[in-house]
Amino acid sequence: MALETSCPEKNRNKLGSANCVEPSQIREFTADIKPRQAQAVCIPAVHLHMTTATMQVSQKDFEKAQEQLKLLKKDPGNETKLKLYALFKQATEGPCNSPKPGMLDFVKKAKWDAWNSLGNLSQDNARQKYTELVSSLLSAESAGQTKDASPEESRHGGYETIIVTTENSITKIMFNRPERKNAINHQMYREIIKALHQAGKDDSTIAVITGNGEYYTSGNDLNNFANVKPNEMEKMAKDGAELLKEFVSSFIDFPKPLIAVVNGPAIGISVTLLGLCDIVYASDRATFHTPFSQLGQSPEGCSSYLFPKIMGLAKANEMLLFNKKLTAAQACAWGLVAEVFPDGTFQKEVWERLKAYASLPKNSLAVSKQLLRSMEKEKLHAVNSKECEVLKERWLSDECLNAIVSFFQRKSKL
Ligand SMILES: CCC/C=C/C(=O)SCCNC(=O)CCNC(=O)[C@H](O)C(C)(C)COP(=O)([O-])OP(=O)([O-])OC[C@H]1O[C@@H](n2cnc3c(N)ncnc32)[C@H](O)[C@@H]1OP(=O)([O-])[O-]
Repeated sequence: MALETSCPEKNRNKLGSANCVEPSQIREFTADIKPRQAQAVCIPAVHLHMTTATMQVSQKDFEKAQEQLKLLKKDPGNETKLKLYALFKQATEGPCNSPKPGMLDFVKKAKWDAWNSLGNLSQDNARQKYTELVSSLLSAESAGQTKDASPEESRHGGYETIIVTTENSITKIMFNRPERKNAINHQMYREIIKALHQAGKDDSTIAVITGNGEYYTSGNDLNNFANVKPNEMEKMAKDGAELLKEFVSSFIDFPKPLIAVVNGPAIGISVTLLGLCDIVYASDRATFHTPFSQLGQSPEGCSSYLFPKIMGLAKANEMLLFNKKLTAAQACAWGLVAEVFPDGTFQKEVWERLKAYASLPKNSLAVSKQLLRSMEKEKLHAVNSKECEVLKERWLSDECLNAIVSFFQRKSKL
């Protein structure tokens, strides 16, 4: 049963109300939709051969991944454990057919929900995703351990979705949901607000924001819109707008130099926030995409004001109205990025440079940064408020809800 995005009336009937998207409804619609990889019907023979080979490797890797998982030293958190559970069940038993546990059996229900949310994902695909997830957890942990070995670095506790460390007078805030392409869920928004607040007061000279793994971040986690009951849509929009306003404000008010180290593709709010960073460095693998109209939404992060100033109105319009995705080289030519580095040497070159910057006099850097920001601060807060007001309305629109349903149906991906 496919939901046609071009027909709001039809959607209204199927969803009960056009202004609500419940996960159960999304699952109902996605139940007979094939996983993304299986959607291409016209695959040349050579690719089919390669796909089969990949799947054989996946089966072997799947068994190895189960063993490797036991080597994890740190608890990956409940969200990841549920994901692992669901993928394992899907890989070994196929789609969830067991009866839904009662509302009060919270643990069983959470597990059932996670498994059931995979719909008809094939067992091969589930094995593949399970293997990739274990591998990303192990590499994140080993990256953490390498860092732990550095006597000068201290890791800040109390965060689950980001990693916050301080070393060489640099506080690094790293998006850390690599298995979700670092999508920003509500918890991550709150943790970043807290981390920026603390970094503004700690002993570091500069702060850096970056991503763990292949992506910088894929932007707002679309699941932020999914677990909402029909009568809670307005509250979701109101709370979401308030959280977003506070989140963006914490960038506007950040008192020290804030540098974005864009390690890979950046989408949505992670791109618009770059205008509020003091320098942006990018790997040549990075891309910059603000697909707001494609998602039925509107610009945030003060981009409606800052992007035209940074790149000129015509180019800002191409990005913010017409979803133009920029390469790192284009983003640099358009003034959003200060410098692009080859991916192979990106981390080494950037961190060497940042280490040198962080050895400059701390107070001088802070007052200069605040001076530069003070000229615009009031205006930026006003723009932020206005953008959040507009988004609050957008989140209740059919255009936005249809785009989100479409993503969960696996019909659309950027
Ligand atoms: C708040 C203010 C307004 C906000 C503005 C914005 O930021 S607008 C911008 C909003 N952003 C978007 O619209 C981006 C939507 N995302 C995409 O279009 C694609 O995921 C991709 C192109 C980023 C990567 O494609 P790929 O084929 O390389 O990888 P993959 O797709 O297999 O991803 C692995 C897993 O991560 C999941 N996941 C990833 N990102 C998100 C997300 N943002 N949300 C939820 N989930 C997300 C994905 O579903 C999958 O889960 P599964 O199936 O394993 O359960």
